Amino acid sequence: MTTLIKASGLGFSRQEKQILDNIHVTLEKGSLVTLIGPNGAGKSTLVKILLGILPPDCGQIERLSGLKIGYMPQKLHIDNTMPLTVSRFLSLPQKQPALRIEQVLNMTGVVHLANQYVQKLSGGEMQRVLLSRALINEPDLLVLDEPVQGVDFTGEVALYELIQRIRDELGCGILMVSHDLHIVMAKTDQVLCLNHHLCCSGEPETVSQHPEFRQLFGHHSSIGVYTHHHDHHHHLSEQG
Ligand SMILES: Nc1ncnc2c1ncn2[C@@H]1O[C@H](COP(=O)(O)OP(=O)(O)OP(=O)(O)O)[C@@H](O)[C@H]1O
Repeated sequence: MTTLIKASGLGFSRQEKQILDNIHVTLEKGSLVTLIGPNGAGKSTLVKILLGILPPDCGQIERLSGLKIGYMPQKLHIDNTMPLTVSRFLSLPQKQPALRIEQVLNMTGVVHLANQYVQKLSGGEMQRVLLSRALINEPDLLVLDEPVQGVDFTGEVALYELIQRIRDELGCGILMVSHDLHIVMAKTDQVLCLNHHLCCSGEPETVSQHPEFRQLFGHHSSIGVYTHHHDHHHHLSEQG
């Protein structure tokens, strides 16, 4: 196993509020780690610290020398007044060879959108384009902050499957922030459950049994194997 990032004892506070307290995280090559936790738990803050965008108040971070990180942010503001094709978007801020652009768009299944304007993309298409952008420099570590935002349920499952496939094919490490507990538990190697401190971490099965996890996500405590239930009936007459 190659360790990509090893962080220990991370702390971060603002306005007398302890946002992160004594956090230990190790990210390995080839491993898919998902960070879960309630709103305001400090997930994005921790991601920014691991990325090196934000310095922690205390603690140590060791990164593999020459580590390349691909980051898919939670939100990206794109100016609506400037028409921008997907290909051009992937060449920002750094010009990329057309072949590389085609490769990443193929990998994420949206090569047919290369000449489409980013402003015209659906939520699901945009997330795949953002994922393509995070992949463009062949990262050793992919950091995805809520990658399935604005994607419908079927699209979510497909996107999580794609993320797993990318990990398998590229052998990179993946750190992902997600709120979709059912899917996360089925499709991740390791879960970090954060609520300012690390409540619990480990394999999904173990985390789902942990008392702190159950306290935070009690209504999801049967997580483990995903099963889909219809809670309503379709009436053919309503559709036609
Ligand atoms: N620079 C800052 N100054 C003051 N408060 C901050 C700062 N950065 C983050 N916070 C606060 O820290 C808490 C954690 O924020 P963060 O965005 O990391 O949470 P999160 O777990 O990613 O939340 P969500 O699930 O809602 O996206 C929030 O209450 C936020 O308001």
